Amino acid sequence: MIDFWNVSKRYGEKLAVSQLDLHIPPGEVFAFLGPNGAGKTTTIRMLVGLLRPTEGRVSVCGYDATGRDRLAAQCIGYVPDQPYLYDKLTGREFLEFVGQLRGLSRRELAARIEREVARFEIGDFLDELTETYSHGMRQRVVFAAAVLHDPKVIVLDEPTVGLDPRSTKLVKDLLRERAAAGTAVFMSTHTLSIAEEIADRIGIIHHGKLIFVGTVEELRSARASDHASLEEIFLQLTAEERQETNSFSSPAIGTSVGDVGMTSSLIGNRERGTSSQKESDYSACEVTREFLESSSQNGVLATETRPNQQ
Ligand SMILES: Nc1ncnc2c1ncn2[C@@H]1O[C@H](COP(=O)(O)OP(=O)(O)OP(=O)(O)O)[C@@H](O)[C@H]1O
Repeated sequence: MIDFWNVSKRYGEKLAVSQLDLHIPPGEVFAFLGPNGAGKTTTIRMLVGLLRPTEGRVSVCGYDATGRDRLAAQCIGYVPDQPYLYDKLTGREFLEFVGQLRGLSRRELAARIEREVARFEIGDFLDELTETYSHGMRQRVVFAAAVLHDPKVIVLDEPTVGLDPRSTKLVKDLLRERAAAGTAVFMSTHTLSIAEEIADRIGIIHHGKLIFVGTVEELRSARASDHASLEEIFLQLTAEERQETNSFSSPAIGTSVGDVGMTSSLIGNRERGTSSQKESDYSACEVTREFLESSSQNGVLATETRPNQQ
């Protein structure tokens, strides 16, 4: 359902993701773990078609994700790391807008919105302008928008940051429920307890290299650490990799680690911009809008439906 075929991504001389070969079947919850700067967001942005790999191929639901194929984007529900909503719309207007882009009929859309209102308990504030929402309220509406069209793949970048325990539980339940119905879930997280609780498999990326993929039990037995927590093993593993990388002798990481730091040659490597800004400096607004544009029925937001932005 989600396939990375030998995917690498460079930003100038910086190798952010190296030869990633990873396959997620339908119905699996996959948690993508790694320290800061490991390559998680870069991987996710390639998966949702916002970044093009330097090498390799990414496919989603059998469609090419790297060529901004509209059918690939249509089969994805994406929750970026920053929950962006159009400030001058109410939450309901935002959901209606997204539902229209997804091609839902008026009747379907009304029913789906009610379904998500009940699931995410957003009815109390849905008719207020989103500029008045707290982070958690925004996040819940963004979740509702992402699953409105019953996507076959759900991609989430740090989904539970800023959510209260009840909302976190709603999200965990949603992901397990969707997976049981055959949806593939790809989620990056630093919250290892959540990964341990809901993921069928985990992947650990470090310095752009996938250093482990499998179940938490497989990780424990590979490390002969039957009673260690995922957190303990994760910290050990990434600390070992750091030492080995520093001494230039890591067999797990190999010789292709391009961790040479950022240089001014990165200037001009931003794919969809003209400035020397980092790609990751895209505002959440741009990321969300770009994704919605690429997945809309017409490939672009129709002028008449584009909300007024501030
Ligand atoms: N536009 C860019 N230009 C240059 N380097 C970049 C750019 N975007 C990311 N990087 C670098 O690529 C590497 C991977 O970054 P990425 O954002 O994918 O990591 P991450 O695992 O999501 O980190 P975090 O957990 O901190 O969000 C980092 O070394 C980062 O500095």
